[in-house]
Amino acid sequence: MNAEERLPLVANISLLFAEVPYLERFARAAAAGFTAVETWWPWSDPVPPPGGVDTLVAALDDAGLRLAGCNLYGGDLPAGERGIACDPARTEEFAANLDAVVGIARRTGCPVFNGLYGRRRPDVPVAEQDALAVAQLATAARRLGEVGGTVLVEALGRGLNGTYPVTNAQEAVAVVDRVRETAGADSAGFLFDTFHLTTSGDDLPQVIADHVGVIAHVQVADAPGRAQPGTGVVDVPGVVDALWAAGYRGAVAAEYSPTVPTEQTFGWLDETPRLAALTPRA
Ligand SMILES: O=C(O)C(=O)CO
Repeated sequence: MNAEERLPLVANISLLFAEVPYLERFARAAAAGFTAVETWWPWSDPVPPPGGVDTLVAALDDAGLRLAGCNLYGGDLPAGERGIACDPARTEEFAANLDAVVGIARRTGCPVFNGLYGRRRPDVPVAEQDALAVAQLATAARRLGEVGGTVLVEALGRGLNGTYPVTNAQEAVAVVDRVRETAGADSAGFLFDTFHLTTSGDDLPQVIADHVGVIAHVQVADAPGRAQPGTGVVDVPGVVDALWAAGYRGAVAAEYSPTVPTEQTFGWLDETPRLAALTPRA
């Protein structure tokens, strides 16, 4: 298969290469043969510490990697938070984070930014939370669109993420539609994640058939367990073929928690010729 017939492969360095400290994962990914990485928001605050973005850019440059995706600040992830877009108490954090994210987009050319919706607050009407999330994601879509970026909406597996309200493809695409309409721009898209969608009971080939036009990024992991493809029930090679056949031409990120050292988890790529091959450095 020619290089032009393959989809670009990306390593998610928040989950892959987690055997080593964060800044060492860039070199590991390059040594394994990746040419691009994506990351969850790398810092604990919405605004990077002084020099933080320089350090990120240097880590990418030193390893010869592109930044292919980045999450917006998601709140306190270890404590279970999953985004702040719908939370009226966090609008200043969202705005400050968005300024930083636009700066990262400018410096790195990163094309997609995952704007996690946020879990429900019990004390604020649902309609108010939804209106706020759509308005803030629309602002993100407009501002990122100006620098060549796209904001992503991700469904997270039902039952695994507390009161996170966007749990399947239909719900995520409905948010994308509202965000696009509000922004007056198409720089918002659906993040198709095989682990999360399977966990929520979605039929992946049907989701592709129904929604390929709004899929702006893909992440693969098996389910259950979120480990490397081949450890669960997801037919990752089949999904990648179906995406290609339906016309998807974006990136596919390996976003899983390896059950063995990361370098030993890439056997599934041999069964997935539609993805760019790894070319380890000598
Ligand atoms: O929190 C998660 O599980 C994610 O996939 C964030 O992008």
